[in-house]
Amino acid sequence: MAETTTTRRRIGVLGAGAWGTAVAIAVAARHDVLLWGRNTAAMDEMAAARENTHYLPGYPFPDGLQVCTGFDGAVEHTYADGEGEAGLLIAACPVAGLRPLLESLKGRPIPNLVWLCKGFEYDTGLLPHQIFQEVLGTSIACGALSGPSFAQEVARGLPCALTIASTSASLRDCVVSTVHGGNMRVYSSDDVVGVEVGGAVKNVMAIATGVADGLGLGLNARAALITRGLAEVTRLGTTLGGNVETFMGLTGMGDLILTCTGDLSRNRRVGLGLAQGKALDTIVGELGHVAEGVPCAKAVRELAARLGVEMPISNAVAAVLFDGAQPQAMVARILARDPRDESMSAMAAK
Ligand SMILES: NC(=O)c1ccc[n+]([C@@H]2O[C@H](COP(=O)([O-])OP(=O)(O)OC[C@H]3O[C@@H](n4cnc5c(N)ncnc54)[C@H](O)[C@@H]3O)[C@@H](O)[C@H]2O)c1
Ligand SMILES: O=P(O)(O)OC[C@H](O)CO
Repeated sequence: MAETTTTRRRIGVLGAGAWGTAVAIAVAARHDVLLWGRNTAAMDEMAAARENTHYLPGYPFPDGLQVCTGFDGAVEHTYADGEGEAGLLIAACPVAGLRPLLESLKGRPIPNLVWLCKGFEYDTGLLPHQIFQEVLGTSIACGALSGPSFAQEVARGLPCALTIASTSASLRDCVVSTVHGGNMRVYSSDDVVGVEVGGAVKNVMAIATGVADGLGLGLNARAALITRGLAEVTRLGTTLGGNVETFMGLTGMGDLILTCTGDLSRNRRVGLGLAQGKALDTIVGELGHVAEGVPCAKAVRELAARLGVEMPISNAVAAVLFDGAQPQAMVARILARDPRDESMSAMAAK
């Protein structure tokens, strides 16, 4: 197990949206952090205001956080020098930005890297670790940092527990020894597939729960949706090679509960908007942030069809988002399904 006394490290956060900024604020209490974003004018503004007024207003930057407009500088900041060990690169963009971001890292030394995004790639249906392998291969120590975590609460320093998933023990130790501490707990897992599938599909379930709550279907319906949503996450995740236990943990049930019930969730708010009859474009425009459940619903529908995994709630969300189906009709369709066995073996089976 990793030593959890903090070694001061140099951290480069690549991506300055809500989550990248919150993580940068959280770790800057104990480390030297450079926060890089691709919009130079916005970064200059952030440097002057010492706050991300666009994506995370109201959370002033601590002294350990410096804003950076040079991509090279943020990456090289994490390189080991004569005095210290290698630092940590944090890819903090949405899934759609991960491939281009990693392409920019090609040919450079990368000491340790984690990504924070949750979803399947829209066009390919790939998980983030598969995108990483396609672009940068398998020899770099890397992993997914995931779990129930709203940016605003992390930026406020409220307690939070995350999981670092990696097949590299040294990367897991690096992330635990860097991020764990204070009000942040970091657990370890070597089940990268399980952790990533949990983080991806919960976003689709949060849209479904937002729809149900927006239609006024009640708390019983909400609990049923979350529980049967967990069954869907588990079925897809185990089919893809994840461990069934992972879906009972922070990145499975934990993140599902948070995102389905917390009004800070962008995905839940998409569902609430759909229930009000708003067009998807309008909802996404009003949100001003990424809602990963939207592209993910399409990727999940295609993946589940290809693999023969039964995912009625995900399919209903995709039908509302992309086929013009009415939310009420989808609820009726789910309720009309034949009864099922609820045993664990049935949950983890296709
Ligand atoms: N916000 C949260 O509470 C939270 C918590 C945990 C995980 N996440 C996940 O983190 C990811 C990012 O979410 P967010 O909340 O920061 O989104 P956001 O909408 O607040 O910001 C997205 C940021 O990514 C940047 N970006 C997009 N493509 C990029 C690219 N190719 N290179 C560099 N930057 C790029 C945008 O410019 C923007 O600054 C998502 O996958 C989300 O599911 C978010
Ligand atoms: O706001 P959401 O719906 O993208 O959820 C944010 C985090 O993933 C919650 O863990």
